[in-house]
Amino acid sequence: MADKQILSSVSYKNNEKQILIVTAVEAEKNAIERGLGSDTIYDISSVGVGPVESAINTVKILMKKKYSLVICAGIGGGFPERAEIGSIVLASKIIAADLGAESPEGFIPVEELGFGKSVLTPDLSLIPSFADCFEKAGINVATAPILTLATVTGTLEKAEELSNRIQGAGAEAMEGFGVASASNSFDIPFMEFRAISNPVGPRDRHSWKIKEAMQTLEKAGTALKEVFKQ
Ligand SMILES: O=C(O)c1cccc(C(=O)CC[C@H]2O[C@@H](n3cnc4c(=O)[nH]cnc43)[C@H](O)[C@@H]2O)c1
Repeated sequence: MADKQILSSVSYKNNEKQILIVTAVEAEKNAIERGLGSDTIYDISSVGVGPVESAINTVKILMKKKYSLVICAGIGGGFPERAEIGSIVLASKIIAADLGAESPEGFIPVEELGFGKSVLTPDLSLIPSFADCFEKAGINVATAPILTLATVTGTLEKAEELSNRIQGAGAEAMEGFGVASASNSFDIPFMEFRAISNPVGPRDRHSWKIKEAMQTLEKAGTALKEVFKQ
């Protein structure tokens, strides 16, 4: 189907809201809701921090209502030279970057261990429309792999290891793979976008610009109203 048909098919049916947005925390949910306003085709819920909590709570929501699209959204860390503070990264891949085994030769992803997969592919047909609407809202957008980690990167060595191992990695966060796995288990298309709040690298609380990232999430909320009108 053409993008427009896909877009229209995921927008809503019989005026029932068919698109679920999930964030980790209430502050992210509130920021997006401020942009969305009241007249919206989206349901939005906070599902907790980290891959496990977010997966469990997304499953609980999807058990109650069949959505046509799940969007994982929130703040995230940007890889230097790929995603600056205040921009948005749209996921081209959602990668559980710490799902595997350490070894003297380097990290071994779970696929190579023969125990499953660590890469999920979002609904790529939606990316052009989301990117276009975000850019029209004045947000710089990059489309790149978004990493899911259970631990926030806090050293230059770790940041470089991730960036060297996963070519083109744009951002890291803690919920995307959990939410995508939950959606996938219900055969529901999914995607992830992150408003960049901090550089991925040495832990430096002062480098976190959470307020700016929340402002980007609010702008994104406003832009989301336009995505399915095209
Ligand atoms: O280490 C700290 O002092 C600290 C201060 C504020 C927030 C944190 C978090 O761990 C927030 C995790 C939360 O935000 C997302 N997020 C944002 N940036 C990153 C990142 O660079 N790497 C991983 N997750 C990030 C994440 O999705 C969580 O929901 C720590």
